[in-house]
Amino acid sequence: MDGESNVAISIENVSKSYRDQVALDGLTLRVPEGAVFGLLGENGAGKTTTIQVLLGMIRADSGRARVLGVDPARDGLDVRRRVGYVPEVPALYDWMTVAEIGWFAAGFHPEPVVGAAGFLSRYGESTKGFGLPPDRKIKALSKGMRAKVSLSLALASNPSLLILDEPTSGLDALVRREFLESMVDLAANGRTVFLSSHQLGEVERVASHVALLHQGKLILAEPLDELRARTFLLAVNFHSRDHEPAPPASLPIELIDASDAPRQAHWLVRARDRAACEAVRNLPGVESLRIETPSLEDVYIGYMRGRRPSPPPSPSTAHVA
Ligand SMILES: Nc1ncnc2c1ncn2[C@@H]1O[C@H](COP(=O)(O)OP(=O)(O)OP(=O)(O)O)[C@@H](O)[C@H]1O
Repeated sequence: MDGESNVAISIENVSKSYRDQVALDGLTLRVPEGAVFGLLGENGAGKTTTIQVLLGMIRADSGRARVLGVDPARDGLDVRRRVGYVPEVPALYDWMTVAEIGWFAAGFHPEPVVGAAGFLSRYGESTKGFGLPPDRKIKALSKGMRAKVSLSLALASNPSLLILDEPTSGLDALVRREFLESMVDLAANGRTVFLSSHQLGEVERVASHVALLHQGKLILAEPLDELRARTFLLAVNFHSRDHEPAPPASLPIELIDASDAPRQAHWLVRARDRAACEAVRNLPGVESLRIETPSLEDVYIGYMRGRRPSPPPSPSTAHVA
């Protein structure tokens, strides 16, 4: 360890480019132990690249990372042995059955801490819980069933840190819900879960922390409770169409995003507390004010709207967050 005893993952100023395509641009992030940490961002934001750097699967151009105190650029194998990893597209041996792949993977966990027997019994329990037929070949499984095998393999080593890249993308709604709730249970038992996702509603339900990436840069990273306590959606009605486009700089409110309709504005803002937002009520021309707590999706869209590239992506390439 290097003095970061309560930090499961630390990323310091990490940059990574593929030729002239910047994937990560000076990313700095800390994931506390015991967190369920949701990494959010649009397609191509750099989520998978972050995960690949953390697992030592690719090397950053600059900066450094530590995963459970280990440098993945130097000891990637050690990191991969200690971390449960569920990739976006699980790479599984197609010709093995569900049971066989468990036996195969157990062979990589002979150490007494985990033990092949412990691995196999946990894998068996998990696959049974998911209703996976032990004798069915991987190639005959649906996408969602493969995802469940991959997750069962990751959980079987009883890792203190789970890293999941879009873990629920192939799962139906019920299993997604169960799966994410099991992540909360893991965190309650002191484990750390780091997951990338487009499912904002789900992340909001389970995450203790969220980070927002945009074009390889960090937009925000904080405990979800804090984000909820400091972000407000103000629905402001004005007496006339001719009104202020944003809160004046004199107010202790930071505007994230504004949308306008005749005589009405919606301002997504950061503020110390609700009382700070109340000051908007006294601005000239304001008829009424409603202060709401935005959903994570509102916050995500608010932060992203101003950053959207021009021209916007066509519907065929846009990802539904
Ligand atoms: N092997 C590669 N070669 C070239 N460019 C790459 C490679 N991998 C990623 N990139 C680029 O790096 C950027 C970040 O990609 P990354 O896969 O990390 O994004 P992401 O946030 O995981 O996206 P998604 O949500 O679509 O999975 C993108 O512009 C992508 O095109």
